[in-house]
Amino acid sequence: MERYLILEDGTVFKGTAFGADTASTGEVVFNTGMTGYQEVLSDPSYCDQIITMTYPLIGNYGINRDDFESIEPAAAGMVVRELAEFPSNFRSDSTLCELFKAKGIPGIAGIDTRKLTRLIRSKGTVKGILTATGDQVNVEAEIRRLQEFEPKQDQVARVSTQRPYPSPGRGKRVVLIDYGMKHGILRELNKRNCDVLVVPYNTTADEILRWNPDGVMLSNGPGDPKDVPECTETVKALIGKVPIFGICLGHQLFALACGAETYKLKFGHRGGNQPVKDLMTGRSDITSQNHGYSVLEETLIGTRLKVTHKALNDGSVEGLMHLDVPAFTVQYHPEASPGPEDANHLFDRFIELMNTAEKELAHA
Ligand SMILES: NC(=O)CC[C@H](N)C(=O)O
Repeated sequence: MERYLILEDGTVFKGTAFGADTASTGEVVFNTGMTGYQEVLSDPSYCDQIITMTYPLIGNYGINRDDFESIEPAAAGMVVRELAEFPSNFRSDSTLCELFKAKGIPGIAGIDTRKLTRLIRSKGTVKGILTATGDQVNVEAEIRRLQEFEPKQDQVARVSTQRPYPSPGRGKRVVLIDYGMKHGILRELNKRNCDVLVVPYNTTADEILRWNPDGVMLSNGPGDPKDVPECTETVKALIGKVPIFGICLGHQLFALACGAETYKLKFGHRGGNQPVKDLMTGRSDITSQNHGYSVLEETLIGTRLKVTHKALNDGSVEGLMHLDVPAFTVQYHPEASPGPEDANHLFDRFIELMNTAEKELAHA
């Protein structure tokens, strides 16, 4: 069955439909990972986005029970060059097409994803629509609709947990604020025996501190960090009271809370092959990334933040630390899933930070 991908600039791609037979509208972004489509499509930070995979064969190892990064994928669709209909892997228990059907997500195959990616790289992230099959498509009308389409701003509220829940351990007590958390973050904390309490994005600082945490973890999440000013206020109220570690949206909210600014990147960083330099050690990590916004470096002047990491591709800010209180954040994903685990050690650094803060408190 035919399906179209129509972009706001008037470009029309014709392909073959897979997944749910429904139309969908969203920002079209590209991911350069060679594997990891299951983790990518279930990463809540892709909420309302149509993801183009630049690797040409997608779905070849199927979908398995272990690699989900959330229970309900929030992506608006996927664009692939070639869809594997008969996956081959011992862990596979369904096809990508079956999963998309079950979750109501549309997909399109047979697209020149190199052309689409070049277009996004030169024009910047574009809005697009995936049509339902069998519909009479009025391209002009769809383009007009797209030009007026404004992405929703309630994405964090939609993907965050509604209620707090524990993931018990006998180690450090960590309150993990869920802005659209990838399971990988929880997995890394559990691996280190943390006693984790996952809380909704709008939990107040008072409520969080009442749990007596040894540390607070700020998760990744979808959308523009400026869409959730209440979250920035909460982070502001936590800084200096408890050790903090933030990832991606958590990093951006931390920067805003400290008085810096964020901006939208031309086409974002999405993939498992993004080099980042640690300015403190000189070491470079190949990192997993998924973000469309970034911290504006010049706005750090006058804050108590120091840049600790930079992207080697475009020089953008990839990590921050607070000069006075125990808090550090990164724009990339040390939990990987998918992608390289080079930066996993940052979770150990968080445990260290909590240990040091505890010792200092004991001597105070
Ligand atoms: N993965 C994330 O947390 C992404 C943060 C933010 N939504 C961005 O696109 O920049």
